[in-house]
Amino acid sequence: MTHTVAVLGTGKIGEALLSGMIRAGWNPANLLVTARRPERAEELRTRYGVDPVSNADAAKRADTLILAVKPQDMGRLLDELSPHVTSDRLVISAAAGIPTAFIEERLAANTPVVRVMPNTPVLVDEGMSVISAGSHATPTHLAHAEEIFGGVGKTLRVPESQQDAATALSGSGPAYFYYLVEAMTDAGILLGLPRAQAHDLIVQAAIGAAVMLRDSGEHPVKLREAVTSPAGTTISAIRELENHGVRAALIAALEAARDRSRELASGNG
Ligand SMILES: NC(=O)C1=CN([C@@H]2O[C@H](COP(=O)(O)OP(=O)(O)OC[C@H]3O[C@@H](n4cnc5c(N)ncnc54)[C@H](O)[C@@H]3O)[C@@H](O)[C@H]2O)C=CC1
Ligand SMILES: O=C(O)[C@@H]1CCC=N1
Repeated sequence: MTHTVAVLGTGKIGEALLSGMIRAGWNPANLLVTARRPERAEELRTRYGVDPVSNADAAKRADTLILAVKPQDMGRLLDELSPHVTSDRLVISAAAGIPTAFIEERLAANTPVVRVMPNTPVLVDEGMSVISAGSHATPTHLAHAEEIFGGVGKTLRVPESQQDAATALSGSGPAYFYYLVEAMTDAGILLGLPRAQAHDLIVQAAIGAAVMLRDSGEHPVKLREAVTSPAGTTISAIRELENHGVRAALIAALEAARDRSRELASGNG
């Protein structure tokens, strides 16, 4: 069956997903987008060859609606959509924190809802999208969501109770790595390297480490031990990381992200 998919709210993650779907082979004729500003709608038409429509028309024309507005805008969007969304539609929400029940209770009875937490590396087909079924979503609906998000990276099904944790880990995760790269580039400057070189060295170290983590099958501790020579340089750095409580800071940071996701659950956090 050929699906028509609408992305409602094409900001950073909505556009990243849209571009990925087109790369994955979706025909732009089967994709619709909605945007708040007309200039933005035209930009998306020019860039991707997709039809910008109103939220109401998206609900009428598409069988699959991907809601990619901020959690705080979700209530208003659902009020706008509810007269037009029939229960033969699949509604996929990418919003942090918003439970499927929040969406179900604002739409027609029995509307299937799937909650997905993607991340921005969908832009380079290395996304991680964590998927949960709402109370009316069937295995077929989950498989359809996996087909969409699997085209731009990996997918994982989890119970909805784990979505706030997944948001803290993989949804926000890329930001932590960018932050580390930024900080380590600053360290390179302190050590006297030109900024561009410092950036390149640390980015390649990150890519090498990421590929080894993914492909070697080794535990991260083993990989770190292989770098850490007796009385060498790495252990001096690790001692400083431990002295500064970096491990505890990361645990606290992800706990804060999980807590914020929970706070957003009301949709007006
Ligand atoms: N940025 C990220 O890495 C990720 C974001 N998300 C989730 O995706 C959602 C969007 O986040 P971002 O893309 O970062 O925010 P954003 O602010 O870049 O995008 C939201 C877009 O929705 C539009 N919008 C708001 N109300 C609308 C309406 N009624 N009709 C049509 N368009 C409307 C806004 O104009 C904006 O372009 C959030 O719920 C967030 O939790 C999920 C995973 C990762
Ligand atoms: O920061 C946020 O709220 C969104 C959700 C996960 C990544 N970005």
